[in-house]
Amino acid sequence: MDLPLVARGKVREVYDAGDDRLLLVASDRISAYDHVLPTPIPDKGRVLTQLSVWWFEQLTPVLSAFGATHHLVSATDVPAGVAGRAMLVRRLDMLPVECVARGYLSGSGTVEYSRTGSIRDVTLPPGLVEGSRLPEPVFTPSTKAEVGEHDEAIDFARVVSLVGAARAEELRELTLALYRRGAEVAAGAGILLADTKFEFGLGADGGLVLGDEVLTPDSSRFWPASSWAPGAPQPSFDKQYVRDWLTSSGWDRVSPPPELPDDVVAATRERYVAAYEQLTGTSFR
Ligand SMILES: Nc1ncnc(-c2cnn(Cc3cccc(F)c3)c2)c1Cl
Repeated sequence: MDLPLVARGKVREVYDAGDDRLLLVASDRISAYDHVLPTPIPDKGRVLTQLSVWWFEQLTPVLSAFGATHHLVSATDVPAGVAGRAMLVRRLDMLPVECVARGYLSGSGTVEYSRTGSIRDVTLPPGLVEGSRLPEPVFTPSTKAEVGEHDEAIDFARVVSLVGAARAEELRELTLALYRRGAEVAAGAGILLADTKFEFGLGADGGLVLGDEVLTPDSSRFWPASSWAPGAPQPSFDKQYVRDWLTSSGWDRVSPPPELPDDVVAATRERYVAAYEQLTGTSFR
């Protein structure tokens, strides 16, 4: 890629495409247990990019209802070397808030809930366990962590201090509306959207714009609805083969992770393709 690098994540990069445009490139890298694995998953970058593109289309009515837009300019007008796994997007003034919506209790949410009965300022009913469905989806924002750190949950008052009261309210309502639409579509495909993270920015006209990737298995927890059983960690739709193999391999989760065997790579690729095909109702090619 001969464009200037703007940012590098675990599995993605952002390049400066000029003319107030950025190129978001998704790699075939996969992360598990907070480590980037040495073995790529063929087509993961393409599947997740095409899934984001599809979701931007699906979410446009929800965005319009809020007078908001999304940042996607093109997923075809991209360099040949990253064809199918890059999005040309409008450069935004990104808001410093990770807009997380949760429909189910999981991960860091469960840890905090177990200690306090809530997630920051969001009080939840008693008796919930890992994997419980929440009575209503909740907005549980966080701040963007430094590279290598976890995002830190923040309360709504902190969001207000960061973006102002009106914008904070708009972020909460829009995040929940987008989550509901995503969860509804996913449920129809036999996938539980446990939670997801949106990032928003401001466009040149000051309007709210949905950025980054949307509703992918990297920005969300996708659980197979058929295996849902609250009370223990739920199997990941896409990463469970990798997690189980890593656990069975005896890896200590601290030293550099081992290469994945071919069958785990192939099965994991198939999970990404299945997620795409079940959600969109179209064949991945
Ligand atoms: N439309 C936009 N305008 C301005 N900035 C961004 C932006 C910058 N960074 N990120 C997160 C990220 C996305 C991929 C790879 C990474 F390393 C980091 C998003 C976007 Cl999407």
